[in-house]
Amino acid sequence: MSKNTNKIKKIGVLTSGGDSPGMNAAIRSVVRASNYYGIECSGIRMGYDGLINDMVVDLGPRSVRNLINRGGTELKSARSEEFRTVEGRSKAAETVKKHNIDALVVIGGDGSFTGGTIFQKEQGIPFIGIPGTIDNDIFGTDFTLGYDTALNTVVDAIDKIRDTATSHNRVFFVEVMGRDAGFIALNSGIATGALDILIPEQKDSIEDLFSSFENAKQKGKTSSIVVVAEGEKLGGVYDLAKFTKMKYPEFDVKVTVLGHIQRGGSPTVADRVLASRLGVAAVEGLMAGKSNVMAGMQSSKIVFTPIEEAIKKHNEIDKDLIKVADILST
Ligand SMILES: Nc1ncnc2c1ncn2[C@@H]1O[C@H](COP(=O)(O)OP(=O)(O)O)[C@@H](O)[C@H]1O
Ligand SMILES: O=P(O)(O)OC[C@H]1O[C@](O)(COP(=O)(O)O)[C@@H](O)[C@@H]1O
Ligand SMILES: [Mg+2]
Repeated sequence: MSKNTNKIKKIGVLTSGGDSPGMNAAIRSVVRASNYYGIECSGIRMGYDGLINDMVVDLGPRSVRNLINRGGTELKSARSEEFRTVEGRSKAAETVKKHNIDALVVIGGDGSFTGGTIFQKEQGIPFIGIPGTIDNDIFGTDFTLGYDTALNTVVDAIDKIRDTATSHNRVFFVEVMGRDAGFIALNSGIATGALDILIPEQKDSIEDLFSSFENAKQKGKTSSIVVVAEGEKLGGVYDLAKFTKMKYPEFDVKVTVLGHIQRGGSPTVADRVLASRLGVAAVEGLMAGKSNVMAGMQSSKIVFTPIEEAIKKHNEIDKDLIKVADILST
């Protein structure tokens, strides 16, 4: 049994920034692990806005029943402009003191961690982050909460698009989420047999895209799917579709933007297990006196990464995956 060397009596948990499937499972894990170790737990609703406006609820082990399988976040999430100000954060600190909260678990992305670390430095309130975002763009963990679920949602949708693409000999541009990161695009593209995959991390040119189409024509392909990450630098899906149609008037070109369906749904096994492990790790980390770190999973082991590193560094796109995608699209 882990020791509560840091004498934590009460933990506050909140979800912040873009929601992702698995956040509920992480809340449940933090609450149940706290209870297991004899620590009280409070939920803060609406992210940092809830901390500023005293939206605090007591959470016991039974109050998180029926949560592990649900998408979204029961505590709700927010993007709080007020928390970006010193005044906002000092109001938030008053709430923390009023409820005798000793430490915070922040489930969110890089922005939420930036807020958490500033708060910790200004107000001395320990916190541990749990990476929750579908984009998988946080350093210090192989996977973020929601990424696996989002990938499965995307693959399910593109499989369906393939049916009509094949039936009508169409070219589909499918936009997936990833404001700055191509993890969803690259992996879903491989999993769905895309002709080409465009991601922000790679410098793509329209000529490269056209040469993919030329190759496809030569090889006798009759339909194609091109997966495009939202943050792709070459241009948005509508422009890409327009340029393609100008170059190949004979193509029946269609665009699908998958949008927010990628953010919802019941979390996959991988996300539920990840959330469960990271929730326990965050509670045990706080008990052991850790703060200003993110609990992540690397090679199936729990790893605590300094929050500054988690925010500033980036997981590199695996070049091998790009090669696999290139080889298999021939
Ligand atoms: N520099 C900052 N100072 C204080 N709070 C911040 C800062 N950056 C982000 N935050 C807080 O974290 C919230 C979530 O950040 P955001 O970037 O929207 O999402 P995510 O955590 O998913 O990356 C912001 O709305 C804000 O309240
Ligand atoms: O409509 P919203 O909430 O801005 O969400 C869109 C964003 O969600 C994301 O999938 C994840 O964003 P977060 O960093 O906030 O988790 C981005 O790729 C996308 O731009
Ligand atoms: Mg972010």
